[in-house]
Amino acid sequence: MKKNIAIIMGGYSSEYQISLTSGNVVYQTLDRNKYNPYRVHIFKDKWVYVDEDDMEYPIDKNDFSINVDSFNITFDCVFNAIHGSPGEDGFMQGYFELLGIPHTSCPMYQASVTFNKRDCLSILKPYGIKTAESYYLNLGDTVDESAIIKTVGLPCFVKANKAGSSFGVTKVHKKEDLQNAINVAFKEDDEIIIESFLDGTEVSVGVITYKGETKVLPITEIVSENDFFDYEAKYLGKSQEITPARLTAEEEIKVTVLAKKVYEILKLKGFSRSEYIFKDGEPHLLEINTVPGLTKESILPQQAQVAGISLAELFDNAIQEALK
Ligand SMILES: Nc1ncnc2c1ncn2[C@@H]1O[C@H](COP(=O)(O)OP(=O)(O)OP(=O)(O)O)[C@@H](O)[C@H]1O
Ligand SMILES: C[C@@H](N)C(=O)O
Ligand SMILES: [Mg+2]
Ligand SMILES: [Mg+2]
Repeated sequence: MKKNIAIIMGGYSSEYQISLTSGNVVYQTLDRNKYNPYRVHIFKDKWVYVDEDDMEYPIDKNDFSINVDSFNITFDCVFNAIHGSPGEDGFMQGYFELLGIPHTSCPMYQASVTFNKRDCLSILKPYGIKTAESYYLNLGDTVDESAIIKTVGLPCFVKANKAGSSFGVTKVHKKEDLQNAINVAFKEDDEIIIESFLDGTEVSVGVITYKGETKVLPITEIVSENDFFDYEAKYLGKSQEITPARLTAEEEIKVTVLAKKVYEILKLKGFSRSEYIFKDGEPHLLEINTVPGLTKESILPQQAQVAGISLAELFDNAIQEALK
């Protein structure tokens, strides 16, 4: 019997457009001999199945089913392609876990923790994992610019704590630009993390569960034409993504071992892409994405391809792991 797969995409954050692209790649790629894929849009004002003719059918939130031409359709598995809330921060995971519907991403707690940059880094620090110096702000806190600069120096990175695709991220070079960067970050989230500038080679490391084992994919080096790996560099071609990264053998081993350790400490499952910057020869962790971009240009699919894993195999494996 072919399995019914709901590919959830969209979401409530600024990343919804990227998610729709990722979700549609999954939709186009899944093997029709094995699966019946359904595109499901998750937006604040509607949860709907969208058919080939773009007709929309509401999702029954009681059991995540749909009714099409008087037939009730339920799903064997959910393929999660929502970047940001509610797909990457644990909400959808918790909902599907309560309903008993398998899904392709990591469990609820792991998603909540990893999507919160501050909490994720704090959990990992006692394991000896290196990070930037940081300063936290919540909406409504007094902004003490001198204290911030004393802690993190200049330039520094002002980032929304729970966001992605570089929305709400600014590199600040001058004290007078700090407040504006804080305002930009608060547009994405009510929490901010301000970090010291890690000046070095940036790499992105895909770690996935593949055929029952934790697998580190070939590492990607990020070379941005812009000041950092911002939205334009990511999605509008203003960067080079070099896989495998031009690392020394020692650097490659260090970051491979570290990325696998992070995946295992946090008990992650499914896809992940963690990011590191080398400083004084040591990889410093920036953040972890548990619903990484899945467009053809995205990093994780490129890494899989270099590892000899086609997109169809990558997605098929994710579903098979979820169904175990
Ligand atoms: N402390 C730092 N030092 C140097 N560069 C940084 C630092 N923090 C962030 N950056 C730069 O900003 C980019 C975006 O930051 P980050 O990865 O934390 O945000 P994101 O929005 O979660 O990204 P993603 O699209 O990967 O989800 C990084 O890829 C890196 O180029
Ligand atoms: C989609 C984006 N947050 C990524 O990590 O690829
Ligand atoms: Mg991210
Ligand atoms: Mg990132």
